[in-house]
Amino acid sequence: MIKIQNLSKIYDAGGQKVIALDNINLTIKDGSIFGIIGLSGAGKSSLVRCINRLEEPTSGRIYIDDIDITSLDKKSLREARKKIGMIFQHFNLLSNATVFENVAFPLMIAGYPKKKIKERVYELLRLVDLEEKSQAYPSQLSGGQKQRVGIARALANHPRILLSDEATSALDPKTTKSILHLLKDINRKFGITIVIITHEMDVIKEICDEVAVIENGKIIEQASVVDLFTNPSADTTRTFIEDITESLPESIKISSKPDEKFVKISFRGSITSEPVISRMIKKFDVDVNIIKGSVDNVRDISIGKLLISITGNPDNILHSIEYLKETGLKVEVLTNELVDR
Ligand SMILES: Nc1ncnc2c1ncn2[C@@H]1O[C@H](COP(=O)(O)OP(=O)(O)OP(=O)(O)O)[C@@H](O)[C@H]1O
Repeated sequence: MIKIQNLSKIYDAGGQKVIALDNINLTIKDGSIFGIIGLSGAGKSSLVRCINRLEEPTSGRIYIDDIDITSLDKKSLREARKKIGMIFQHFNLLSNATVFENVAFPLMIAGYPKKKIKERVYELLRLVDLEEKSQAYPSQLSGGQKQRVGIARALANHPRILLSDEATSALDPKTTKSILHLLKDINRKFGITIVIITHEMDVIKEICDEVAVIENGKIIEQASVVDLFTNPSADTTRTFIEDITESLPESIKISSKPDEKFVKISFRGSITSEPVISRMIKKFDVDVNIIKGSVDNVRDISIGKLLISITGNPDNILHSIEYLKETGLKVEVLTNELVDR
C-alpha cells in the first residue's frame, strides 16, 4: 500500500516560489493500477517523482508498506528504490549500450553474478517479447520496442511498485494499446502495483482501476474509473471525458419551459438493452426526443450516456423522471447553468 499524507512540493524558481503539490492525500491499494490524470503543469510528474524521492518533498509523508520513504537515509533509500521501478516518456535508455546491457544495468549495480544476470535478462526480454533484439542498440528500435526495454529494465529487481511517467505519450495509439496491455499483464501476473500518470483519459479508461484527478497541485476528484465515467463531479474531469452535455446544440439553450425538460441518463452494462424509455413514454404519455448518445467501453464495462428531451404535461414529466431514477439509472435534469457551461 502507498499512503501519501499531506504532501507538498514547493519549487524555488529563481527566488519565486512555485507550489507544485498542495497538501496531497492519497491511498493506493496493493496490486491496483492507479491513474493520476491532469493537465500540463498540474503537478503529476512532481507527485510521481516524490514517491521514489527523485524529487524531495517539501513537507508531508509517503509510506510504502508502512515504511516512511521520506525519512530514509541515502543507503536505505537506495535499497527501497529497488522495489520501485520507473518508466519514462522518453524511455531514458543508454544509447551506446545494447538492449541486453540496458536491462542488465540495474542488476549489475545490485551486484548479481554474471550467470544470474544473463538468466534474468533473457527472462525479462521474453516477458516483453524482445528476445531477438537483445544485441540491438536503442537507435535500431521503434518507440514501442524502446518502451518494452524500459519496462524490462524497470522490472529487473522484482519491484513491488511500477511508476509510469507519461510512458505512452510519445507513442502512436496502436503502440500505446500494446504497451498498456503489457502493463496490465504484468500487473495480473506479478501483482505489481502500477501508478500511471497521464494527460490522456484513454489511458485511464484502458487499464486503470482507480483514478485521481489533479489540478493546480491538488487532488480534486478520486474514484473508481467506472464511477468517474458514469458520474464525473469536477468540471475538469468532465472536460477530460468529453461529457455528453458539452457542445450542446444551440436550440437547447433557449428552452427552459415547464413542459420540456432536458435529461441526461447514464447507465452501465445490461441496462442498455432494457426498453426503459419506451415503457416510460407509454406509462406517462410523454414524448421523448433523443438528442445525443454515446457508449464508452471502460475496463470492459459499457457505459452509456443519453441526452433526451421529455415533453408533455409538467406533472407527467416529473413522474417520468422519478420513474427513470427508480429503474436504477443515473438521471440528471439539466439546468441552464449546466447547459450554458
Ligand atoms: N524544477 C522545477 N523548478 C521550478 N518549478 C518547477 C520545477 N518542476 C516543475 N515545476 C513547476 O511545478 C508545477 C508542476 O509541474 P509538473 O511537471 O509536476 O506538472 P505536470 O502535471 O507533470 O506537467 P506536464 O504534464 O507538463 O509535465 C508547474 O508549474 C511547473 O512549472
